[in-house]
Amino acid sequence: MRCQDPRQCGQKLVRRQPLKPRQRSEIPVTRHLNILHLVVLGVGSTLGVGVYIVVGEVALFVAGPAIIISFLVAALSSVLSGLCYAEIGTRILWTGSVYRYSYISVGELWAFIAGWNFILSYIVASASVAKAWSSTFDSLIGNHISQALQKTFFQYMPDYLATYPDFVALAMVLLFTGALALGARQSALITKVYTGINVLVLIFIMLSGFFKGDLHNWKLTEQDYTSITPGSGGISSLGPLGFGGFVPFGLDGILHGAATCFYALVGFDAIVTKGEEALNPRRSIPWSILITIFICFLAHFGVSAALTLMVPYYLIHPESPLPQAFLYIGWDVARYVVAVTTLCALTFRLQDIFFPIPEVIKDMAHGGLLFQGLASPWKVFARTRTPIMAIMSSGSLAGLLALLFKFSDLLNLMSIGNLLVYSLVAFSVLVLRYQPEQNLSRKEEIDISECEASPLETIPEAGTSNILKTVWYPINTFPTQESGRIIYGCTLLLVLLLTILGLILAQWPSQVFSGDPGLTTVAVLLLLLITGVTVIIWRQPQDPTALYFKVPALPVLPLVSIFVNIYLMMLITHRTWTQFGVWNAVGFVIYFGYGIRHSLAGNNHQQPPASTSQTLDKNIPDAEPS
Ligand SMILES: NC(=[NH2+])NCCC[C@H](N)C(=O)O
Repeated sequence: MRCQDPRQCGQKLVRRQPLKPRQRSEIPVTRHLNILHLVVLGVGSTLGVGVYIVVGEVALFVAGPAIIISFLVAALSSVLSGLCYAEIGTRILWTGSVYRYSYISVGELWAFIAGWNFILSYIVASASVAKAWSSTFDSLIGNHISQALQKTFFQYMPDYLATYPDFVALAMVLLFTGALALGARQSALITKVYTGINVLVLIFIMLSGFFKGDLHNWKLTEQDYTSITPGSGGISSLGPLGFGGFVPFGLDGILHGAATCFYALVGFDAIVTKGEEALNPRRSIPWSILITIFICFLAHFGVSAALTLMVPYYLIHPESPLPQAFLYIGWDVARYVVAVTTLCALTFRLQDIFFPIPEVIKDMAHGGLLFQGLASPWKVFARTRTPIMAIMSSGSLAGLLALLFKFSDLLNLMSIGNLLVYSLVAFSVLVLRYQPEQNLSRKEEIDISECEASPLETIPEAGTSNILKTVWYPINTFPTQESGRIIYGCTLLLVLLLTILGLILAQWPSQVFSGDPGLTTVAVLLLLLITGVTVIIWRQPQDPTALYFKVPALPVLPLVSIFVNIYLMMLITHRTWTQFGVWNAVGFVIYFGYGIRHSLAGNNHQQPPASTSQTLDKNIPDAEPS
């Protein structure tokens, strides 16, 4: 299948595919998860490296005590994304992954990008957990491993990589990859125990900060800084002072901090993957997402406040912030308790985080977008149907990243990948709400061999004047193929405009706000254009179909979410952008060289668009219009 002309090629990129929900042989899913179960799952998938390690990195180098405001910004952006996830997740309940939502709602290229970056996000997250595990362990045994490795390898390591190859992190990744290959399964009990322990330890840390913290640590001055002698009292090195006080690195520090803190609040998407098992999904999914984000925000806010109150921010230990903080206040036993709990928490996290990666790789390979070989089990493992190639390839990559990359680069790389995925979810919500009604419920189990071409492919031609008229005065009160197409185009245009605005605000904020004639004019023009295109979208008819949950204030909320995500992405370092660019360039080579030709959506005969029956699944008793 070759692209004969650009138009045909373009159609391939946006073809959509009603995917088969599950293999017929699989056990039917029972609805048994209530809000509490879902919150435990969400909190368990969110708390980890962020709360135990990232707080230290950000407070020390990026934001100082104002890290608590960074967490507030990151939490607000997560709430916006969480609401979008709730709509799309409850709308297409049976799909269980962002790759599938995008495939069904916005088309193949977006689905590929979403799936590819989801894989990146999880691979990098596993590498960062392994690295965090290694440094916590090392600091518990007196930093002997890192010192020895640094001495041997420092001179061979280029500037853009870690200062020494982290063999312990590599070993941890290989260990867990091996366990997964041998058929290890996720356990709900382990998640519950892990979440419970986590919450108890975090409460202890917060209380300690409350009793042993010193408010003066939020008002530090140059005098405090110069009075410290590195080397004394277990102080190995001093971080930067900045301007001192509560916001030592200014607004810039708070916003850059938010982009990294975003890492810590990622994880609520695990709730949506269990959508099909949720009781009363209309209520339970949105509520559990919001409660999860709120609890995790409180945990990070409390822990970072406690940490910066217990220790002056420039004395925080970047690799082992919490145990070292207890050492600093003279609670030696607590130091070991916290260090051991951190190790346990990271071990649980490591075993948990590997599971979704092979699933998505397998899914994409089954759909023809990635190499078929990745989906098939080896003969030895045929009994468990473990996709050994998917596990091994993702495990090896995670191991390599853990071995060589800097920890801060891994954090940023995961954040950037996830911010892109969240933006795609918001994009899907917006586009989907304005499309003519489609049946996306699982009661219509369409076999993949019968998949039709996308409705977008079969849109009848409309004249330019007609389109222009429809843009300003939509005639229908319900969406049509044409209005759906207008929305698609306008949303793409908005994404482009928001990206340029985000770039300008992130790179040259002082010039824009101090009234630099060029940049300020561009920013104002962009704002006007954005408002105009948003009004066009707002004038188009929405799909009136009753849904489990609807994002309020459309089209503004998903657009704000996209903007905040893009803005945070623009704050991430150039090095991370280069790494992210390389990953996505490889992805595009695979997609355009292989996926576009092997995609099952393209290898099936054309059929009329999906039927227009109710979106709500009649099999679900509590399904009500919202
Ligand atoms: N979808 C993901 N990439 N999840 C990784 C979650 C990372 C988690 N918030 C942590 O602090 O450890």
